[in-house]
Amino acid sequence: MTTSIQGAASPRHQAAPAVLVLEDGRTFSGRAYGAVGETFGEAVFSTGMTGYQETLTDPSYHRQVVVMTAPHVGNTGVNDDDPESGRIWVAGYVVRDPARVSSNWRATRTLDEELERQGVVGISGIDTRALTRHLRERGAMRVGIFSGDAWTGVRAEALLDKVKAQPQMKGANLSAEVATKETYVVPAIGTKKFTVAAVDLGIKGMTPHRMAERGIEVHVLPATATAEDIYAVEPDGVFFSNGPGDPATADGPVAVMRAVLERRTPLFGICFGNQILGRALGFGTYKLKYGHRGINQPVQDRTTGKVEVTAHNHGFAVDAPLDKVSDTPFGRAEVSHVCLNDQVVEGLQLLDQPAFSVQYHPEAAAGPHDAAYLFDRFVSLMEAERA
Ligand SMILES: NC(=O)CC[C@H](N)C(=O)O
Repeated sequence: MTTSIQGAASPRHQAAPAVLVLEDGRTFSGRAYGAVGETFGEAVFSTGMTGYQETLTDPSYHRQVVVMTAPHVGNTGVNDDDPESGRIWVAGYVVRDPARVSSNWRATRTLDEELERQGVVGISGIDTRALTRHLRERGAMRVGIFSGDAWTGVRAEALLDKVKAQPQMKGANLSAEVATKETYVVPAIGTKKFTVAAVDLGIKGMTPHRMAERGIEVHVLPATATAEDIYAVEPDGVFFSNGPGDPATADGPVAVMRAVLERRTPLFGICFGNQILGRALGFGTYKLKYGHRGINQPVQDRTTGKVEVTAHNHGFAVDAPLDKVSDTPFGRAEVSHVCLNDQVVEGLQLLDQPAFSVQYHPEAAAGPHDAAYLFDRFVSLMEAERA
């Protein structure tokens, strides 16, 4: 008797040869995965064992080639419910052992097909553990993936030259490339209690949804929004989103955030938004060696002492003192959250006005929901302002 397997077999598991070339000259040979061709970006690794659709469609991954440390990827195929934006943003995708069959009641297609449909060049069948250890030791670096005509007959030195000709992530100003061009409104679910102006620097879809669930009507504004645009929606609170690129380049959003802080409007920032708050307060930002990406990062909320397991995707961090309250142009500020793996700043809080931010992802898409309380904290700030 034969057993039938639900789902579609990937047609491409015997795909063409492909090669991954790191800027320091190390190479890995594998097979084409997704689209055939060439692609470039910053090589980074994610330790998430689930949630690949959310990872692929997170705009913060723009211009990054994501290496999955989980060895087996694609098992649940692709559905239309889980994406965090309207397209895949990763510049390239690296997996060890793609699922040959996808099986899930929500799946409408395989991951391989979806990558190909969206023109995302990937590579499979390489030793992702060795690659991850290399990136951990040498740091995130530029990379190219080549398959098909992009590789056949091309000299290795020529491929390396192409990789080295690519722009670095340090100094990259990318928010405007991924953010909405037009303002749109995410309505409150149930009774509307508050209006929030959310500056889109690369926002994930789950973020306004988490606010809408709490009775917030969210006006999502382009990355280039001015303080006038923000106050035109008469917001009870202002939000600055996650986003790709180097926060050191985000002078525009930093100036806009300072205008919001001047007016003492309740303010919340996530990830890039945390880095912008850091800069608005006068702290610096710096590039981490290889960053935090995954859904299992331990963070301590120093205001309560509680430890939460959280979703991360950041390559830069705020340089603020952990052991003292800082005086800033907007009053006293402190580091509210810290990563327990490496003591990196994971949150900031003002003590004299209603403003705070975190470096990680309380919207949890994908990821554990331990940090959902932060959206409630934002609501409390707006309630207190109204009282
Ligand atoms: N997810 C994010 O907002 C990332 C912020 C910034 N681009 C970084 O890599 O640190």
